[in-house]
Amino acid sequence: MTSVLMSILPSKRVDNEEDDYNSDYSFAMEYSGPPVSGDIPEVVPVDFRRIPTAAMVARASTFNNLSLPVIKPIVRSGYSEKKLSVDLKLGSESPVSDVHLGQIGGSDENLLGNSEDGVHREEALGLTTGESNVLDRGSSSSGGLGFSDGHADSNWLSGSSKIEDLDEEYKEDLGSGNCSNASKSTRSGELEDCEDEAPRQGNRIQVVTFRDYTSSEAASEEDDDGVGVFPERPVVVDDMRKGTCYRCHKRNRFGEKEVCIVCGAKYCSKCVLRAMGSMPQGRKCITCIDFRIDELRRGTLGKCSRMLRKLLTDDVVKQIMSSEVLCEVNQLPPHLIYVNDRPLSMDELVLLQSCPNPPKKLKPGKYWYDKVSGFWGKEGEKPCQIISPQLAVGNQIRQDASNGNTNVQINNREITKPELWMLQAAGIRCEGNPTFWVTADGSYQHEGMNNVMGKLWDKKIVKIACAALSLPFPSSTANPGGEGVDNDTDKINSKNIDEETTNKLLLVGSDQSGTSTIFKQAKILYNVPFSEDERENIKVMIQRNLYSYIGILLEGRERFEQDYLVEMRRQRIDQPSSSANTDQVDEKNIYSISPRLKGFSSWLLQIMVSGNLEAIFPAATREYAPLVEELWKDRAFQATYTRRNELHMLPRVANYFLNRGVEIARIDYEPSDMDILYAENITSSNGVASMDFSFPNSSYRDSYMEPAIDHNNSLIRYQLIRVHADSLGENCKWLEMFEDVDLVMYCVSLIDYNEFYEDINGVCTNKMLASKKLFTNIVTHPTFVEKDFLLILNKFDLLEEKIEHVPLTQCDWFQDFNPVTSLHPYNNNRNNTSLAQRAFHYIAAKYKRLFTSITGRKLFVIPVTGLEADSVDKALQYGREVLRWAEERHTITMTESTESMEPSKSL
Ligand SMILES: Nc1nc2c(ncn2[C@@H]2O[C@H](COP(=O)(O)OP(=O)(O)OP(=O)(O)O)[C@@H](O)[C@H]2O)c(=O)[nH]1
Ligand SMILES: [Mg+2]
Repeated sequence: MTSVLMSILPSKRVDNEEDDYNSDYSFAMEYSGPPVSGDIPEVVPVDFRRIPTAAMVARASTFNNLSLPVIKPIVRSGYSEKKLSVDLKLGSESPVSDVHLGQIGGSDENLLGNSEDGVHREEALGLTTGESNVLDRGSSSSGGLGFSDGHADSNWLSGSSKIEDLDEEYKEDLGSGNCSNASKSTRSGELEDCEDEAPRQGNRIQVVTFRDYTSSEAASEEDDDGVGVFPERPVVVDDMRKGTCYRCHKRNRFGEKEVCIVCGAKYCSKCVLRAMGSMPQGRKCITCIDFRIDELRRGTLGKCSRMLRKLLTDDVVKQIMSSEVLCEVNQLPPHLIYVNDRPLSMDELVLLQSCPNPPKKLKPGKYWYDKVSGFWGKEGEKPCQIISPQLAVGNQIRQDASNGNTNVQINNREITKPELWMLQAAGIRCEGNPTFWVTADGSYQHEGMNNVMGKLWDKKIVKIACAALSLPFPSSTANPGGEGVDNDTDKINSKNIDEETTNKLLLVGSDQSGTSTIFKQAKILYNVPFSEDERENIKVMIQRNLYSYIGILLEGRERFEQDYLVEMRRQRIDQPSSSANTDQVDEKNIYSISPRLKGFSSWLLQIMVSGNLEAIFPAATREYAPLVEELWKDRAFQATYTRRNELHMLPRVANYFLNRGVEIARIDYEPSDMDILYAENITSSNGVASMDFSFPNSSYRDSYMEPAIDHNNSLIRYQLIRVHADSLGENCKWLEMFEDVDLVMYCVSLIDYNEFYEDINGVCTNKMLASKKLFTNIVTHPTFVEKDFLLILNKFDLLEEKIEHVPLTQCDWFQDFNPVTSLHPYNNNRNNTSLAQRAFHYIAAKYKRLFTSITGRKLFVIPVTGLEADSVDKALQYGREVLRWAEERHTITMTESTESMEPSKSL
């Protein structure tokens, strides 16, 4: 109306803002009609200066390092924050009333006419105008007004076919703008809900209470920079039953719910739009608008639920999500982030978030920051990240910042145990309370010595140790300034970044149980490539192993030759008539080799005895490859090879490599995946290896898998850490390093039951009993008391062979194994269960009983053949299931104790 009149009336030049305000026009015209019967309504003139206006405030947004100007409203004089608070409070009792307020947009009369509660007409006018910029600060109302403003209408409600999904009564309201009940306000100032809400007022259990937000508080919450601080979230007193909508109170446990990112109230699809309005700040109840979000829900910002997608058009959803992420009130409040004991200013927060390596998933809380090395962690905890160094944020770091108790310091901070272990893994001596100086590129030196001792990040072992210990590791050391570290693409490091979403599996077992075979098999299975370096090392190791197998054969050859000669001499003595003399016997000796090969043989055996085989590689390959070939063609060597089963020193796997000895000995040999799998001794020297992987979606082959519920499967990351028992130290003391693993997979070799090893004192111990002892030590270790265990009974293929010849009862622990035998060796009872399977079940039961007697919990068990890919795949998938069950147990417990904190399934 105003604009129409303005366009008709002669224009008046506006020179400045002041003039603008004064550029009044009279809309009154002389009445010349018939006399009126009733009172003429009085028109109260609108004072434009009292309507809130927007101004540009040059303030860098803290989100995503963007420097976006934020529209910040200037609260007009006389407009009371207290009043806003009261409005919110009222709204909290019946959020839907705000929606109805919104629906009357344009119907000023209703509002103005009922403003007995003291709402200024101007305010009411302002509210119904629905100008989002104007109402930004006071948007407790604008949320509700979303339905009425032209923008919202045209964009999504009127234009959306999805409106069909809303309940009938709601559509009616929207269509007619019916607000008779909504616009009713009582003397006490309480806005009553629409008639359909009447019954729920009585039984409404949900109470949302708000802090009394006064103007003085508002003023005091202005920080140094003059940046307004948004109020804390309302407290939800939640005694609602699970699955109940907070608005209609209807219960549907499995129905999707949308959750308010501020108070956590959950709404069903029929109520969500009423409860949340046009969502100018994202998914918040109307009454929660302008309140800070619940920090626990920060991770869900901008992640739209399926419910909203169904209800709204894509464009609207996009707009809501973008507001949710970008609006000022939803940004991290700098004063809630403490760095080295000091709350950040806005400038510091911007600096922190815009540096090349900012802290990931920053939440309000207390952090420590080592400016020299870039180490960053939560107060009282080990470092969780390496961020850009030398940022001017926070105070100086405190010595006890990470609550370390190791007497070892890095850059004036006493480091934690995992960090000490990492230094020790790197071979750095830490005796005598040393204080180190570590720079961002990993250079370390004793404080005050000016003598760089090495670079931490250059050591491969440090990378593995960091992965195993959940310590941060920079992905690139190229930049001497330390920039560019901590890259998401680094597989090991991604674990540290996303620790909350990666499941850690610890694979441990006694000597020769098969842990490294299973680890390698997993790498091949889940396409975790061996790096160039690794392949080169593996090649050298395979060739070295080959020479050691050849050495064992050559040693055997010497023995066979001597036996042969002794036999020949004995025959000659027994048969003196024989014409053959000793020399002739020697010549016919099938185990004799040429002097050249003999020289090679003596040299190799000598090297092996002295333990220097490692030192001659890879040079030996170039030198001796032709000799290996020659040896292979040699008759005596072949004769020895055919008797290789008599050589107990020769491992079973040697066959695999010896069969291709000539090829493997060549310089240009490239190990295949199979070669790597079969190769011995190729895991890292300190016995710890780690890999990140995820299960491919197609990896469902077993009845216990439920593909339908695991569509996000490939997104879930796993970390498999293999540790050699020897690396666990005395009484498994290093197990502490693995305190955050989710599942312990303990590996036992099923054929250990009749095998023994001799310790340094010459005492023989049954390997199965030794494995049982190690298992007990691990299960009873304080770090692992609550952990789930999966027992991997490995080498099932070998058990099938051995059990036919060697009874299980050879092991003292298995004395009562007494299977019912049948005539057929592989069909040992009515259930068609083989002897090996029965033995497996028996051993599994033994371990289960042991585990339950210690922990009172259930042990999961699976038979495995480490050399078979399917079998290992199955075992790891079973591990995943165990984790899932554990998670479900945990969720049920959590739900029972505190339902309010549980995020909606729709998120
Ligand atoms: N036939 C067969 N051999 C296996 C199986 N699992 C492992 N092996 C072999 O058993 C030997 C020991 O396996 P590893 O994987 O090296 O055992 P480990 O647990 O790493 O033991 P350490 O080498 O002492 O660290 C290797 O020669 C493997 O090839 C299996 O399921 N079947
Ligand atoms: Mg091994």
